[in-house]
Amino acid sequence: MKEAMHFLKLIHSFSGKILYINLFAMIIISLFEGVGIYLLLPLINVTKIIDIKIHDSYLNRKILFIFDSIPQTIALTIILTIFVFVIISQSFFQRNQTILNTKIQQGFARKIREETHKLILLANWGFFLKNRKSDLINSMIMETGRVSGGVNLLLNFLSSIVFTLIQIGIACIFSVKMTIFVTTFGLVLVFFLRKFIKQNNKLGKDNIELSQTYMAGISEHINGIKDIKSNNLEEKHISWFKRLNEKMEENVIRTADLKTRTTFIYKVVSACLIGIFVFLSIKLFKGQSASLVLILVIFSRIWPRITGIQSNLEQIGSVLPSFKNLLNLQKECLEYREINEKMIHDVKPMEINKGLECKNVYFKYNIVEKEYALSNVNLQFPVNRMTAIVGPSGAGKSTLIDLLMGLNQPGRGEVLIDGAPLNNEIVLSFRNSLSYVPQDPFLFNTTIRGNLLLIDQKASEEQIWEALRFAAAEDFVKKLPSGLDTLIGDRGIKLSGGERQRLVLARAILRKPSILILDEATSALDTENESKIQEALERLKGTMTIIVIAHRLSTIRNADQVVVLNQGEVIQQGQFNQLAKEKRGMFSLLLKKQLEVSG
Ligand SMILES: Nc1ncnc2c1ncn2[C@@H]1O[C@H](COP(=O)(O)OP(=O)(O)OP(=O)(O)O)[C@@H](O)[C@H]1O
Repeated sequence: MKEAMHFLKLIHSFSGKILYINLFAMIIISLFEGVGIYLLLPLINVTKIIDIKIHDSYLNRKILFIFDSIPQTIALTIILTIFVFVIISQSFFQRNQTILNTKIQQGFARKIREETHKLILLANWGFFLKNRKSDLINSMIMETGRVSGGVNLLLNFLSSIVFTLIQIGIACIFSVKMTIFVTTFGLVLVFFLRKFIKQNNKLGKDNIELSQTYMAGISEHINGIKDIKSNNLEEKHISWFKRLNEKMEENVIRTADLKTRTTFIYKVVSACLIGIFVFLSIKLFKGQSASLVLILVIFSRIWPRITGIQSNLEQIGSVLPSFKNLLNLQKECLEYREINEKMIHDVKPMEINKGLECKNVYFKYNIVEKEYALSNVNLQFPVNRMTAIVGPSGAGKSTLIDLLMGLNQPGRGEVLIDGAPLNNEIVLSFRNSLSYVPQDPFLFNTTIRGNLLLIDQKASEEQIWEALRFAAAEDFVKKLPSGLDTLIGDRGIKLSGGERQRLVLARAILRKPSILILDEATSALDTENESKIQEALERLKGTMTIIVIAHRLSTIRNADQVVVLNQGEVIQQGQFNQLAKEKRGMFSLLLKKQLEVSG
């Protein structure tokens, strides 16, 4: 209930006065509809198909007697003209109200999508470590879709309430007793069938879980298709997918079962009630034709409305979990917020004069865990010097880089830029002054030029080729049939791993950063291209701060300092040759192993 109110409040705050115009239109439509249907009574009366004698009724005294004093043809013309006018007006309002409804629904859907998307992008790295990517995609696609459908349901629900109230009011003019009777039965039924709303709510929650699992499964299967194929895992994944689909199908059938069950109950009750009323009115109250017509008219008007309210409530019940899911996601994004919207505009790169420093840095991914991913790290990264970070797998090299980029914050200790703490206020301009090339380079599904210009829209043709030359990518780009305008496919799939790495490197250089961070950035390159990049880095030395994570130790021979990490701790630090001489140190061990492997 709380969520339903929140949902309504949000729609209200978003749509403002359009919501009231919408409600007003609903009232008018309902009035026209009521008048249109009840015009049948004077019509029947005038044509004398049935002799309607509504004794003592307000309507008879006020309206029907008017037609008694007018000749039949004129009365008929007047009634039919009113009838046509009413139907045309109702259709006119109905059309405009439907457009208004769509505007409210689409506007709200757009707002909730944009808001959630923005909050996700402004969240910090911890948020992305905590949440599955596929769950976020599911929320952005499936849940926003359901919520947008929910807006429609809520508007329908409001309109059902308004329509019902007006229909009840009009029906009261004919017979208060009969109207109270029908309405009371309807409300009693809504009360007893409220458990179905809860069941729908539960089905809605199951639906979210199933759709999250579906989204996660699909993205894993598509992303891991190479592994699946090369390891003969098709059968396993196909049967997993089949089981999941069976569950989803079951859920949809259960929803339909629930929905039709309530409709069935309403129909049964309505048939029984009509039977009982007609019987009582004929046998006990010696009812006349007018009572029978009234029973049928009032029933046909009010009962579907009450059924509509119940059905709306059930459907809203199944949509509310999606709304809650989005609200929780937005709340979580706010808890993990890194930057606000104002900060992302016109970010100027920061000038770094002395360098970066890690001071007594401790970090762990999970607070409840005992083990630290990094502990007591004290390091200096002097400006315009090259620092290489090495160590066995899992030593904490990437974790250290994430901390240096301000993606994660140390649990204890500080990361300092020119002696000042790296906090949210400076993090954007700091990141604007660095370029990062990750292990698995990401490229957008556009042209090579498009991917490069993403970093610097204003880069000239000459600057682009210079960056490509630096990254040893000039030759292969020139050989492509469309050169810079070649489309490289989803995540750059049409390129080899090494080509992708070289393009991302070129993109990083195009920014002319003051800090260049390479995380295994040359791991997919052959020796020839790697040595070209080595030479280029050599040329860059002294002009920017370079931090390199490298497994191939031959590539860091010329680094100004080498940092050796093991199990999250700095165990050695110094120049390449100096560390290589420390025979018992981890560095010479790593060197020895690599020499053995390369034979
Ligand atoms: N998102 C995460 N959640 C929990 N633990 C993590 C996460 N990422 C890394 N770790 C853990 O932190 C430790 C350091 O990982 P990190 O990725 O920094 O190592 P690395 O030295 O870069 O390894 P590699 O050379 O294999 O890339 C490892 O024990 C790893 O299991």
